[in-house]
Amino acid sequence: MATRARAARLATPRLKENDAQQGKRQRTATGSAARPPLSAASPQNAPPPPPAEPAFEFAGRDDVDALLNEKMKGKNKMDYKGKSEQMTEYIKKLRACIKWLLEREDANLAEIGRLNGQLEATEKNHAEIVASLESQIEELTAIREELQKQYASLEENLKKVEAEKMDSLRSYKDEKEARTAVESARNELSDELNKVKLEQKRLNDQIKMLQDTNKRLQEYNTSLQQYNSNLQADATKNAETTAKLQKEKNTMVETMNGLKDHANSVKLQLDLAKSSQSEALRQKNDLLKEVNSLRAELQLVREDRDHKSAEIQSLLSDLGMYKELTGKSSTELENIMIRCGVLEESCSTQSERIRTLEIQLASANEKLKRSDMTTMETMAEYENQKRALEDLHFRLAEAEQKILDGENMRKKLHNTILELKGNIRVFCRVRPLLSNDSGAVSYPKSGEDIGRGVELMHNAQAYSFSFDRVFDHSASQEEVFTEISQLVQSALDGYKVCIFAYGQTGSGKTHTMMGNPEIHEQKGLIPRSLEQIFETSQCLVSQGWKYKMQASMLEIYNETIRDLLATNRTSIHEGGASKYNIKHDANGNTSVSDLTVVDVRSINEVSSLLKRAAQSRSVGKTQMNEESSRSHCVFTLRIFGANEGTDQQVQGVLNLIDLAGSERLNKSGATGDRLKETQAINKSLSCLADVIFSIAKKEEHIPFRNSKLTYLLQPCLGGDSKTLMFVNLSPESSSTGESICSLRFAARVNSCEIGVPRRQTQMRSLSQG
Ligand SMILES: Nc1ncnc2c1ncn2[C@@H]1O[C@H](COP(=O)(O)OP(=O)(O)OP(=O)(O)O)[C@@H](O)[C@H]1O
Repeated sequence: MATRARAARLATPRLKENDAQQGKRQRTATGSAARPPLSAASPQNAPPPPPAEPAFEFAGRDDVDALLNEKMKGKNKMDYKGKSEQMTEYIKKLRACIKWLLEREDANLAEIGRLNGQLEATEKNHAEIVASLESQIEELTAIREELQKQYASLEENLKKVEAEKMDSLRSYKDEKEARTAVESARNELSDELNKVKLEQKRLNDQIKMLQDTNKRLQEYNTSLQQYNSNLQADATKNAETTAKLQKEKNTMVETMNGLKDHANSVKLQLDLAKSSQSEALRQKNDLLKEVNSLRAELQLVREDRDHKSAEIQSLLSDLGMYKELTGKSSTELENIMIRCGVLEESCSTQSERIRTLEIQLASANEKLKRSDMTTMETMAEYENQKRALEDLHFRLAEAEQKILDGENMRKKLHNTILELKGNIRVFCRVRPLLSNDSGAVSYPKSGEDIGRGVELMHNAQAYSFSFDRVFDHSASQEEVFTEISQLVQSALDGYKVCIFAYGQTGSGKTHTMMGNPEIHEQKGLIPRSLEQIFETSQCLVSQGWKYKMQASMLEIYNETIRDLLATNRTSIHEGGASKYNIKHDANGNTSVSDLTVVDVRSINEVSSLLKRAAQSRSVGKTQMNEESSRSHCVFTLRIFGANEGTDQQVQGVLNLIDLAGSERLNKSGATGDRLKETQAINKSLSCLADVIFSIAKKEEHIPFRNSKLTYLLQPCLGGDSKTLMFVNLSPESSSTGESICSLRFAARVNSCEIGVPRRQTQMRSLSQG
């Protein structure tokens, strides 16, 4: 009904307009000039009427009102004729008016019919528009509801994402803390690892040292066995001890091998743990990177979502506006629908992306967990290794103790043997051929003299000699040192030790005693002995021993002593009568007045001393050797040891002597000063021989004072020292005469019994008292 009334309201102004237009049309069609005025009927102005009825035109209601108000006027009251004509005219007008009114009514009716049709059509159209708008409104309401739902779900998602974000932040914080903890644990682990490495290095060094000791033990054991074969009388007792030692040594070797294997396996495990730890850390870093990138992506998605939310908001406000302006075109609605579709699509993409991100985050967390577990495993493994290492330490300490016991046993045995034997030991060393000479020296290939025998061919005659040990031309400096290392060790134990090299010029005495201290392989006995003494004294610190060492070095040239360590050059060569007097005290300790004695604390200090001394040595040329030593060179190291734990004190001496070359005068071709030198050398060497043979014969008077060399070495040769002589040989056939002389002298020395070596040791309280 309301719609209809509105349609009627809308239709009324249009009808009036039509009416007005109709009237206008009629007026335009007739024209005011063409239309006769109502007064045209007046007979005075009008031409005589045509026979036909005059046409009256009505323009509208005014004309009709004018007609109805028209009054009959006659010339007078009685002018009926005029009145009747006027009346007739009036009736005609009335008829025309009625006709016009009828026509007008028909037209109005037709117009009303048309208008009613139009109204109905308009109403129908209006109803259709209203229905479509209603359906559109319903649709929009549904869309709005749907959008509201989506908005609610988006809001929910947003809350979820926010909550997840908070969770992620929390987990990131936790993770950061865990990472810091893991990093600090890792740092601790690496510190521990470094410590373990250092410890392992130390242990390896110890193992190496133990191996060296063991090797020396082994080699020494071989030599002991050789000795044992010579000592038939004590064979049973020594064999038992040696067997025991051998057994202990085998146990030690086994323990050491086990320890070595264990150390290797621990090292391997450590390497593995280290690599797995670094792998875990690398994985963790990757994961952290991944998590960071996921977070960045999440942030982007969130921003995108926020942007979309803002868009939805603006769309909703658009929708509100749209609702107000329902008359707006449906294309806008379509656009909105399209945008809604796009929005939905983007929402679903975002949801998908969020899901993917969630999956990635979950997998990242899983990986992180795994990496944490790996770290835990590494820690557990590290703990195991630490325990294994501690166990190893314990076993090593046990092994060290065993070795120490074995070492003590060996010392005892060694000294027992030497005491039983009581003679000077002699080693022979043959240097390599230096010319194209075929050589005159050979060695027994079988029998008990292998390694101990040497044979020379001279004037088609074979000369055989055997010594405690024979080194052929191929023997290295290290091999030679290994054989004498135990003797050097005795100096630390408080013995007087004397090692000297005897032989003709150029036979390799200096090479054997000094060698080239700068090149490891060519180092001779002096630098190697000092290295060993310093190393061993360091090791003995753990057993409470503290050592003080003093070195001196002199040469005896033409029966004159020269101080090789003097810093003042003139004092080296000016040996006045009062200078360099040799004195022996009641304890058999020797001192040389004014001789430079240097406290040495490290091998480096000794090396520089050796260099200084080498530069000071008298070197002269002979026909036999380009750089022939024309003097006896005596290096002396005094060792003072004190054990705070046991209050024991020891005092050992190590004398290392490079004798001047022994050569017969006719062979050396010496004249003048060189002849004097050679004579002095030969004299002192024959004095040495005299002393040794006198001791061997147990003569009452031993001619120590016949030469500076023998007087200097009196405490060492007198019986309570351990003495070793190297007889050096030149293998050339041209040297066989000299070689046989040297070998004969050495053989005589070897057969001499000079006494029993005594250890110089005392308790602190005694010495203090
Ligand atoms: N075992 C060896 N291996 C290699 N070369 C050696 C060996 N022994 C000696 N020589 C070399 O032989 C030469 C002579 O040696 P060295 O100077 O040691 O003899 P020496 O007996 O000390 O002589 P001198 O009595 O005249 O001083 C040197 O060049 C040395 O390098």
